[in-house]
Amino acid sequence: MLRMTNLSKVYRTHMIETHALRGFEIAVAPGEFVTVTGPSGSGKTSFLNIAGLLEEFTAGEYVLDGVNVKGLDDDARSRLRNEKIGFIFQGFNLIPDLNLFDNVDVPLRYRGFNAAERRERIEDALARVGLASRMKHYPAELSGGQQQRVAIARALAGSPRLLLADEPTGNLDTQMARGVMELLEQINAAGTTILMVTHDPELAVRTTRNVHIIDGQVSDLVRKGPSLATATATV
Ligand SMILES: Nc1ncnc2c1ncn2[C@@H]1O[C@H](COP(=O)(O)OP(=O)(O)OP(=O)(O)O)[C@@H](O)[C@H]1O
Repeated sequence: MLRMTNLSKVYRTHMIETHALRGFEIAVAPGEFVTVTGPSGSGKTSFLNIAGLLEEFTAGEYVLDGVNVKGLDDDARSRLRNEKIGFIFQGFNLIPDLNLFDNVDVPLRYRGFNAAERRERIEDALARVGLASRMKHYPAELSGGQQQRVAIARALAGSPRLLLADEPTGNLDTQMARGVMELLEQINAAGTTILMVTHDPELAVRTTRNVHIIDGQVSDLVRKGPSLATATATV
């Protein structure tokens, strides 16, 4: 689904260089549900934003669903992003003045679907997240967990191959977080690849893979943990 090779991201502000990612390597197969963990400032959001073509990288290679991202101009990047990727954010990012139907419609308007096609997609997506009966409601009339479900519906309506979620349960209480996680697991089981940044260790162990980032690099400490322990035990 995606492969990054020797990728780096350097932010330059006020003459200061911050190396958010360095020698970053990852390959994610279609159908995986990968959680991304790591300390604050380690590069998780930078990784997700680059994966989602929201930010450019400084050096290295990134191939998304067979497309080498490096040579693409802004239009081609936007097209690729709209077609392949759905986003979910910690703060839901719904538009308060639009009802749920119109919120889910926002990204579809960029995709060239006609009105009938859009309506079908919106109704399907809201039904998938259990909110079909609330289409005329506004975000403020919903709980946090329901608002995140609308954001998930908005991300799904365009049938993305890849869903990127940055702390999607970070603003939710435990029960609502569990509900959102179960929904993401259903979406993954139906074939969508998911990358999810989380600080919640319980969520991190539920998925098919956890990638731990430290200082802008994928740390293999987590993966090597058990074998290191075994090695120590046998010395
Ligand atoms: N726009 C920016 N300009 C300058 N530096 C930035 C910018 N965005 C991120 N950084 C820096 O890049 C590094 C990685 O940031 P990033 O947001 O990717 O970390 P993170 O792991 O997502 O952190 P957190 O868990 O706190 O959200 C940090 O040192 C951060 O200060």
